[in-house]
Amino acid sequence: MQAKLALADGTVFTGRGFGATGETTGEVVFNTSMTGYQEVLTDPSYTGQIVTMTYPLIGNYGTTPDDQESTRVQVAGFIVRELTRVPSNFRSNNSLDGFLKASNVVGIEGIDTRALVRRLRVRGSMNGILSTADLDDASLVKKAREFPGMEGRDLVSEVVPKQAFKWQNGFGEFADHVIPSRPATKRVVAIDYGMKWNILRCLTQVGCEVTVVPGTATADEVLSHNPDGIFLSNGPGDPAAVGYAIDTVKNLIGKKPIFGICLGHQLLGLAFGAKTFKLKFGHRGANQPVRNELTKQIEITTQNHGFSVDPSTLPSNVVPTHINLNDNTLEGLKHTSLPVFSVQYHPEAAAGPHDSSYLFEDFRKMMG
Ligand SMILES: NC(=O)CC[C@H](N)C(=O)O
Repeated sequence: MQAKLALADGTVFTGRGFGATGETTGEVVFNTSMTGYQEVLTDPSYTGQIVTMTYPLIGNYGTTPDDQESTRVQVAGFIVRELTRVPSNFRSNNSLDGFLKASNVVGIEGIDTRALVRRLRVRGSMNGILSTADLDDASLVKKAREFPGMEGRDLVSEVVPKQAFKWQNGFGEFADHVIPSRPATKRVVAIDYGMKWNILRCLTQVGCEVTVVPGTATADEVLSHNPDGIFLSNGPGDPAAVGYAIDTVKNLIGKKPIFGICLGHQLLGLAFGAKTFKLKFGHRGANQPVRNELTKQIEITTQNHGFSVDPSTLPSNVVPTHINLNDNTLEGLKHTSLPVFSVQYHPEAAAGPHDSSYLFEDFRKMMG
């Protein structure tokens, strides 16, 4: 079935539809991971985004319930150069095509993803529409231009869990070598703004008993669980638009040890009085080089973000700890006297390298 992808700049790509039929709008972004498409698809931070993979052949190993990063597919749409027809893996119980169909998410294959990504790199992330229903170029471009975009949008409220719950699972025997499992000795409240489950597995793995609370929780609600430490999760949209979450973080600083990842890092920066801005085309992939400013070591990291904390706006008692070596943007910060730190990238990987898994150990040590 024919499908079209139209960008707000007027470019139209024609390919074949896969997954569900229909029409979807979103910010078109690219991910440079060679593997990990299921983790990308189910990462709630991609809410409102149509994701294209730069790796040309996607779907090789199918999909499996074990690789979910949340309950469902979260991307608005999916773009690949070539969809694997015959997936093969002992863990797989569905094809990528079947997985997207079951999730009612539209995909397109057979377009020149290299040309698309070059356009996004030169002009910046762009709004777009993916459709198997409307194939009229002018009408599609008009609809792409009407999409409101990411800036100023609170998408967290669309993906937070309805209520608090306990998380019980570590890696299991399949990945126990990455972080050896320890008995739970610390109590952590993880504030869920659209959390990737591998973060919860990592926290459990290093010996934390984790209670997950919705990202709309107040500081009093968080503290009522009497945690040893507080974790701030990743999540979708513009961090500056989530005022209620920034207020909560402000009221938690100084009360308990805090560790933030991605949106959690941005909210922490905003709570400290710093500013965030939108990157030209963001960082999404499993091969982003980061320098740890404390050890001077280089970590290859997994990333997925479109916004960034401006380090020049940090107060003097908050210092940069990690820098992205592709564009020198801020990748981590810590308070000089309080037990508070965060990273912009994803130490839980899923998928990606495990260079940064030490941060979960650091958090556990910080709790005493
Ligand atoms: N993965 C995340 O937490 C993303 C944070 C934020 N939504 C951004 O795009 O920058």
